[in-house]
Amino acid sequence: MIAVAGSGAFGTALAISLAATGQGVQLWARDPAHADEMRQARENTRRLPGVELPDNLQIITELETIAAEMPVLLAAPMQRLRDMLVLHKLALGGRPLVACCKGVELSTGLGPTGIIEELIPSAKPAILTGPSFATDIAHGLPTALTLACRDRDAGRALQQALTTPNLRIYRTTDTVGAELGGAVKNVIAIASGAVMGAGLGESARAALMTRGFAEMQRMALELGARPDTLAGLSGFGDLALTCTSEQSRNYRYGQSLGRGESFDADITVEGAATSRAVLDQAREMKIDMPITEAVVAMLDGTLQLRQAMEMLLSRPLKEE
Ligand SMILES: NC(=O)c1ccc[n+]([C@@H]2O[C@H](COP(=O)([O-])OP(=O)(O)OC[C@H]3O[C@@H](n4cnc5c(N)ncnc54)[C@H](O)[C@@H]3O)[C@@H](O)[C@H]2O)c1
Ligand SMILES: O=P(O)(O)OC[C@H](O)CO
Repeated sequence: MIAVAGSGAFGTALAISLAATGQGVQLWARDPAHADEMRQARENTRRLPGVELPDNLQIITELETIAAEMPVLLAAPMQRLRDMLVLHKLALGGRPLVACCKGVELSTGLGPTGIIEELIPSAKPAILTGPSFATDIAHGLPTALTLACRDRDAGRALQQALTTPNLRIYRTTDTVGAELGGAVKNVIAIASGAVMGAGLGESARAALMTRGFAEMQRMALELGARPDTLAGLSGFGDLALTCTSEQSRNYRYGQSLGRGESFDADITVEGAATSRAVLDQAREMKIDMPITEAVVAMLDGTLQLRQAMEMLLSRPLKEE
């Protein structure tokens, strides 16, 4: 048995994939009306339309009903994770908690496992991250993910528990690297989308992705991450996916910026708040992150894309 808290696209997709192992899966929805809709339609028409919910996937609205010690995957958006944990502290305490969100909290600069540690000190927090579009996972298409948990034994148990017919899970104890990779790749995906939206070409995008990867490495290594984590699924792997696919919401948001078009505010774009959180931290740590800085300036409307490119291209020449 396993439970997923958060019935957005990703939580639902993970629940479907976990159900494919044959075990019982509970998917928690915070909105009872949404839960009823899913129970009746056997589909999450709001967030993941077109995929049937299997019979062994049970929709619940009370986290208290989840059996004690059962792992819970937390699939709320990054900037909402704190609210969810505060509201459901008692139900979530004393069990393995696996964050499935990507980003940095704007108000504190913490990543998902840091928030869990702060609010539920008894937890051994983990994070599941890597290249994965919800619709791909829900349709049974294969991918590989990183499960990061500082507690080696807890990580090993979660690796087993989260492996499904279409999800191959690699494990690491490097939560810092796994979190930073997933956070910064969304910022660079916005920049990549903007470059493509403005018609600046694929060479420009490849250069931006590479220099964005350098920014990711610079910050993560300074924070104690391991280089191999950044070169792996949670860093390079997810950067490659998100910066090159129109399935990505961060990339599509960037495209809109590049085209000077508006974007639906109801769509989850984790890189927007995270770019500000990452830049705040970079400034505090005196780390040079010019692409992140340009993304924030474009989001604030203080810089147009072409000015951002000029700014990046006219920086002092240096060794790679
Ligand atoms: N969609 C993907 O392909 C994908 C893939 C990998 C990782 N992720 C990550 O998963 C996280 C969630 O993204 P998503 O795609 O499922 O988003 P989504 O927009 O599809 O759904 C967000 C869900 O969170 C719920 N929610 C909002 N505030 C909440 C709160 N305070 N408490 C509990 N639930 C709350 C909403 O009701 C909604 O069901 C993000 O951090 C994202 O980066 C998404
Ligand atoms: O749609 P995005 O941009 O939130 O990306 C989804 C996943 O993070 C890709 O791994």
